Amino acid sequence: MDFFSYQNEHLYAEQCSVADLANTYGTPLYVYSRATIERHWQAFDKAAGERPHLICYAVKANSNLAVLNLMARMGSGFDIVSGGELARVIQAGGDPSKVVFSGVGKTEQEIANALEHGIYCFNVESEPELDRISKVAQHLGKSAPISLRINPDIDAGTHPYISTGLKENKFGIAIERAAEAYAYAASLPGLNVVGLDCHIGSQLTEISPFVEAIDKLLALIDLLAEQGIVIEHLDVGGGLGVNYDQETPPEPADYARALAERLGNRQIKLLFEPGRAIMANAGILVSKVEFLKISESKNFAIVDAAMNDLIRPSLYSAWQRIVPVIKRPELSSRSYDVVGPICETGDFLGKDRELAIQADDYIAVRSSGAYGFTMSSNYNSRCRAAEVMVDGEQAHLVRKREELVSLWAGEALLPEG
Ligand SMILES: Cc1ncc(COP(=O)(O)O)c(C=O)c1O
Ligand SMILES: N[C@@H](CCCC[NH3+])C(=O)O
Repeated sequence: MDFFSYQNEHLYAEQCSVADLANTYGTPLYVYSRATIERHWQAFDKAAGERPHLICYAVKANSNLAVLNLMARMGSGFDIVSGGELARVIQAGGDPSKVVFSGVGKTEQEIANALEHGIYCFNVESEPELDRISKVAQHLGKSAPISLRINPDIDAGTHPYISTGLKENKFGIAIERAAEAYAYAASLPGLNVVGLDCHIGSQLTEISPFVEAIDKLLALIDLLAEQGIVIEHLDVGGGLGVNYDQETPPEPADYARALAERLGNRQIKLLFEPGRAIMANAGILVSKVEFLKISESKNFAIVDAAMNDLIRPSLYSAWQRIVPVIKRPELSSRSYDVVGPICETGDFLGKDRELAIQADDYIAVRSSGAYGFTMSSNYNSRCRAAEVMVDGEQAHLVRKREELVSLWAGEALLPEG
């Protein structure tokens, strides 16, 4: 459930007219709904129930400071994958002691910084990374809490680029080698083994791959207990899908219930790392129609947002709903490829979309709150979009539109001659 809806043919974000927002702040414009973000986060928190748990919002989905700050106010933890994300969390008022640090390539500096800030846990993805964390922790005279990210070899049934739990993926440690890797971790100085982690992919629309994974991980936890290694928390990662088109992903409550059934009365703390499930449908990307290019073979709606603003359609052939910001019943609809101005054939936001629009109208790409702005770039020297967060009748600019000078900030000319 989200708080974007039509009132008298006008699209609203909560009580704000999206056309008014576009007129005020310009386009392309990301618009987020505070009420939707809070509702989705709380759905997870509630779903986890009485069992000790921590929701570690996956910062990569949307790392705007205002978004992170809302999470922090609700008591959220955070899943980070870089020193930059940790800095953002801290800048936004997040609590480092509720941070888990994932990712396959943590640098010594990132590890040291995370240790100095006293993060909750490192999700370690390989033996060489164990060596590195051990070395840095000893150097700092600290003990690093660690989980191993175990790859359970499960087909999450999702797009190959966003599936992470198969043997051939770069992530985690193969489950067959898990016991050995844990024994190694336990033998290293400066490490404190506390957890078990997995993340099998993103945009999962079925419960069964999660359940399959948890069954394998619980068997591993029992095996580790026999070796004297006690696992205090199980981090089940993110990955819960959302409705972009016809998908009917499980609700957080159904997902959590399925996990709880498998866990029975085990006393283990659960960590969740949702990103998309909280943010995707809490945001839209608003764009203006520049030109309609009509021909016998194909119609194009050329809009002012492009693959640099929202890369998911180009990168994954992802389908996101495109709707008019003001419906025009007086116009007849046509089928359009909705494309941006970038010089790439792959620069499209949607193909074969039936729309009743004319030049200068606004359109909105729905479900753009996750992996939208965070994956945007300056390709074709385009300034990145502004971001607005609505809260009831109020709108707050939470990121100014990028200015031209920032496009070459940090660049330098060669000396003359
Ligand atoms: C380790 C890790 N945790 C959490 C997430 C968040 O995933 P999602 O947005 O699918 O919930 C990701 C991204 O897929 C990830 O790589
Ligand atoms: N960025 C991807 C998902 C990958 C998640 C990162 N582990 C998307 O837009 O769907």
